[in-house]
Amino acid sequence: MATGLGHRFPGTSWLFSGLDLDLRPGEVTGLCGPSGCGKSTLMSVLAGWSPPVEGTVRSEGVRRTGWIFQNPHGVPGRTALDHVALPLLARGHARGDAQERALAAMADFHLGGLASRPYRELSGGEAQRLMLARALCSAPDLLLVDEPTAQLDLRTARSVNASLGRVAAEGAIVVVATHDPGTRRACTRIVDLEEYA
Ligand SMILES: Nc1ncnc2c1ncn2[C@@H]1O[C@H](COP(=O)(O)OP(=O)(O)OP(=O)(O)O)[C@@H](O)[C@H]1O
Repeated sequence: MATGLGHRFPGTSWLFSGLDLDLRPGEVTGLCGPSGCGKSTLMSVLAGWSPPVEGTVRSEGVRRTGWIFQNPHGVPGRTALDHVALPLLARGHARGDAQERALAAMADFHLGGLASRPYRELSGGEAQRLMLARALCSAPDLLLVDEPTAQLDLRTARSVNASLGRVAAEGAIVVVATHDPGTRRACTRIVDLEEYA
């Protein structure tokens, strides 16, 4: 999917260079390396948001890209269920069907009891899991996830890590930036950006 990638910002040294990535549907690729080494930057290059300074990203087969941020943002007054059902409604599902699918995805992430809660009342971990439930319903071809367990307790982190594989099993290419050994274990492969510095 990416060949000879290299990126730097004007006036700074290379963050990474000579990076080849063969990303496949069904796999979870973990991006590791110290803070500031360029994990988020690489994800933004893979998403097509920032053109790489060197190399090419081929995105055939990637029609829908999802991004889950480290501190997810939702619409404060809309319910948790609205957030998960919206992408289904946007894809043409009838309201009842969209809500049923959204509730099933939320139950998978232990969010079943929070369906009618406004987003502003969710904890950080609940919001993170809500975004993963939404990603599952959005059926992205490429899902980029930035440090999903950074603010979660161990039990919730385990369920989030397991769910990365579930999104991949639905046919997505999943790329996750992480410092968490638990998330590393959930990955099909690890790319250590320090090796490309
Ligand atoms: N638009 C920009 N202009 C200049 N420098 C930038 C820009 N965006 C990021 N950087 C710098 O590029 C480096 C890599 O940032 P990036 O966010 O990709 O690192 P990271 O590996 O994801 O870090 P962390 O683990 O802390 O999230 C950092 O030194 C950052 O300050």
